[in-house]
Amino acid sequence: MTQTTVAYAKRTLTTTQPRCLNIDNINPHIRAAKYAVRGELAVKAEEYRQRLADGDKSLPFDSVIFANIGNPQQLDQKPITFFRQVLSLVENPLLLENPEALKNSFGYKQDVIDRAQTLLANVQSVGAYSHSQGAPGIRKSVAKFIEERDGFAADPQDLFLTAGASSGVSTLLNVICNDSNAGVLVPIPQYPLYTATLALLNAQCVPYLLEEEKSWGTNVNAITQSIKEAKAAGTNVRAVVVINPGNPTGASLTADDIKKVIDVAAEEKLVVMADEVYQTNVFEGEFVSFKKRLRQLQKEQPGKYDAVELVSFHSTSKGMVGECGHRGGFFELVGFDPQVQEQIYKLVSIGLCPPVVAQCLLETMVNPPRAGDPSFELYEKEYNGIRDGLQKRAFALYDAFQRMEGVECQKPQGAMYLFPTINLPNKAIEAAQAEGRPADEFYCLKMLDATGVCAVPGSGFGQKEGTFHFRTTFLAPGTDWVERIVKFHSEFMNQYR
Ligand SMILES: Cc1ncc(COP(=O)(O)O)c(C=O)c1O
Repeated sequence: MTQTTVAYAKRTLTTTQPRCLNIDNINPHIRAAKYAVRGELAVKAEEYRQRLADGDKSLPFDSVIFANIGNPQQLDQKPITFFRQVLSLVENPLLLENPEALKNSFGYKQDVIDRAQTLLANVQSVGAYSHSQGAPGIRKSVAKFIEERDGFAADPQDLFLTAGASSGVSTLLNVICNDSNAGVLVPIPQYPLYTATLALLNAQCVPYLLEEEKSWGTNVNAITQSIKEAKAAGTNVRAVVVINPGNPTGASLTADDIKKVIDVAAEEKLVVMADEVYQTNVFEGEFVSFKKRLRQLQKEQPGKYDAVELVSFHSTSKGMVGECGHRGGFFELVGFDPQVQEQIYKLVSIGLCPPVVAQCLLETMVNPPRAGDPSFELYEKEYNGIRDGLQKRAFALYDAFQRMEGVECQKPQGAMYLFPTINLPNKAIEAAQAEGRPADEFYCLKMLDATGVCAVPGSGFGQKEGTFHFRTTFLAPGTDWVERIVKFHSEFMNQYR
């Protein structure tokens, strides 16, 4: 069954009269697209959640844990106070007429009030459309953030604010994929936004395998080999996607790894799409942006890297912000032909503008309270609390995986996920085959049915032939759900041994 029919399985037509649209005559590329993180398992998990809410006592668990998607505030994460206080004022500027009440009754600090006033001066009203690239004053703040992060200037004209990183990725893939032979290199395993969007565009996904045995590292030889094979098959390889830190793997690229990818891009004339939405979710080493590395290389070897085209994506959804429901983000273009950039502008202008409240949120993310500001102390406490909590949970989950028979997991490095290998017994693989499912999907369904924990099978992200994985976030609070997985796993192994 496809994901769509599962999601709507309970609904049937009320009349048999033929419709203009039926499942066989809609855009076939929509039917072809797959997006496992919101697929069959997530739909079933939501049904279980509803049954529990309705008082159903027949299930073997008393809560559903949505470990299928990096959605921090659906679980435990509280929004950061400074962000929400500012947003409350831009949404309802009438409150600004009584600053004393805001301060004395609600604990708002003067910097919150000042920020809301500055943002309103920039956007006029959050109910008004903004510039299609995003409000110019907010883009200036983003440019300053990039400059502070990288040590190299950014131009607000090269910044496009977006409704989450997803819409930016879709914009760029729409521009890059000029016909059905156009190919984009995508890491495997990958966040399925890329394969799904390429399917929608009827373009070619050119997979390159990450190296699990080397902590899910990016091997440039795998990229060049994939380019060779794709070219031989007639594909016009136009771009390379790098997710850094990785989803689902959590792996971070070193400055040297990044250089190797940029070298290939320069040699092969590929656009680099750097998905950097997890740039602050890093446990080991430090995040190096593609933009920074590219500028360093351009400085070190004048001329060689001048024509590299780079687009980097960032978001308000991840990190310690976790405001994915607000749909904020941006992308930065580097080295693009101005005429192409004009067309990108036209494309985004067809959608008018990114959500204006999300633009304000983005501004607070890139320009948070600094030491000495009235809101700084609380902001820092909340930010660090979220960061430390995520790290603690990541390692607690990793420790649990170490205890599970036949499960191998790389040490947590970043992002919001663990992606262990599961060495499944042959009997389990045969039972899955009998149901017409990949074995890891079979395993995840059994896990959901037994524990209420919703994970995503590795087949939803792509994986090396013959290997099985699953991905869970480590966002859920407490350890009870982790113990549920451990117990389920042991029973599953005993059943199929
Ligand atoms: C690697 C990666 N890129 C992009 C996105 C999309 O994020 P956004 O909410 O900003 O659209 C996600 C979401 O999980 C992601 O994991």
